Amino acid sequence: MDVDGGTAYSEFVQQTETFLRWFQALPGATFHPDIRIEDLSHRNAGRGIIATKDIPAETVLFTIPRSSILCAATSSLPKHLPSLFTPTATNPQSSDSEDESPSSPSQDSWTSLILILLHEHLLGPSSPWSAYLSILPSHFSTPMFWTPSELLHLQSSAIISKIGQSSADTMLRTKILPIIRSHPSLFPSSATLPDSDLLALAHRMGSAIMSYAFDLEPAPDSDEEPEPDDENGGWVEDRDHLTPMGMVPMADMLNADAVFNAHINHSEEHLTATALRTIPAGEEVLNYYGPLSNAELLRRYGYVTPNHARYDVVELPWPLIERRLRERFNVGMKETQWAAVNDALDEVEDSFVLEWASEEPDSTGQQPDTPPVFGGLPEELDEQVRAFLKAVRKVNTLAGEALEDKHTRKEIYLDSVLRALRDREAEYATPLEEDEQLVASGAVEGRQAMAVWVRKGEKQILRAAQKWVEGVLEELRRSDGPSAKRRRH
Ligand SMILES: C[S@@+](CC[C@H](N)C(=O)[O-])C[C@H]1O[C@@H](n2cnc3c(N)ncnc32)[C@H](O)[C@@H]1O
Repeated sequence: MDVDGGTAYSEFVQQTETFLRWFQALPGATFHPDIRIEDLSHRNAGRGIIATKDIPAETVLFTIPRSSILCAATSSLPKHLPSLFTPTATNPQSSDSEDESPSSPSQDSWTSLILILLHEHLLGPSSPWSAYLSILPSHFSTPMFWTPSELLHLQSSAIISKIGQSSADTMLRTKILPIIRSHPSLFPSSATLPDSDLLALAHRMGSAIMSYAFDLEPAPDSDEEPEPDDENGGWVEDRDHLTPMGMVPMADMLNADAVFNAHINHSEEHLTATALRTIPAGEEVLNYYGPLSNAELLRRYGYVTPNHARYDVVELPWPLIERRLRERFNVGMKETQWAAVNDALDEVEDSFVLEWASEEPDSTGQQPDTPPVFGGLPEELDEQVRAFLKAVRKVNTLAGEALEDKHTRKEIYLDSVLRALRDREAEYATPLEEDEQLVASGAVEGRQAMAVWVRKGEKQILRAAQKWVEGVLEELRRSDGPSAKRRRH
């Protein structure tokens, strides 16, 4: 992330101080004297919060009053445009409406928050959140903002197809710009901005939401404390586009990792950041975004970390497996028969996700010492290949005879998957060893380094999966199954 977007250092520090003063003046806010907001831009981490003295476990690090959360319940925008904001537990519909577009469709949680952020941002110093908004980044390192040559470093990662630049563009053009254009007084100075500038500003707000906003659950209506593992204490990470979202000043000053030491808890009136274990002086206070792969971390937040590599995944597309399966029966199989095989398959999964067998961090935010292992192929892949082979048996009596043997079926399955795994690895432009060398030598930096981490993680799973399949195949071929006996005759 480029937090200051080129802002001079002194301005960066000044903005931090203004934000902290604003935060501490909020009724009900607290900020522990032994923590400090620090400039971590030298390691591309923007601002972060550091312990200045040893902090005991369970210390409350800071308290955020719910009234300071920027969301549909607190911004003035929904009061002016109530028909656009679906009433929810946290957003009771206002009756003093000045809405001039009663027929406008209501917005989802993303577009609502984009409009709110644009409204508050364009209000400038008259927004109650201006000190907070001024420290939000204006530039992002998410792949949406990468150049085509930077994207090439991601090679064949499936992340490329998930960036969604053009769908975001379409959404902003169709759902955001028309509302701003028809209510210029609610978005001060927007009338002077051409569509291209307004679109860029809306993209910036969308990206800030992606990497800063929390999914906002209704406040608990009893004084019961949420369970510690209750989906981040009621602030869930699943972006389902329906849960209301909010920007939570100070909670979003925390950087995050898969080894972490703090947690955000919620109660009816406020949110609190609490130390999960002793945080030694000088250590960064870290939150947790969930068991995300580095690819997903990069897509949503614009960074990667070695600790997230244990949650890496790689996609194995079905066409690669199907091609290798077909090769086993090509002799004597006509296209019409293949069409019949396809028709016989009910629902075909397009691709299968391979991952490490990895545990979640413990309740103090720590990971097991042991490296993750590859635990096996996904059950759904096994089922889809079984259904495929069953269909082949039906349409091809010659192949059908051999396929009656369970051993043969398993061998065909594993051998085809192994070849598909090799094919998938070959789709990447460089070998795994080269990426490992690049990371170890520190020869790459910035976006290229992040891309190398992503593709290296994916190739490592492909390698581990190949090794795993080779082991099972070897075992199978060694075993004295019925097919082995038949082959000897
Ligand atoms: C919620 S904000 C955290 C505060 C942020 N550093 C700032 O200066 O405003 C999330 C963003 O911080 C950065 N970030 C969070 N954790 C990080 C980490 N472990 N390493 C590098 N950057 C990190 C990423 O740019 C991410 O999109």
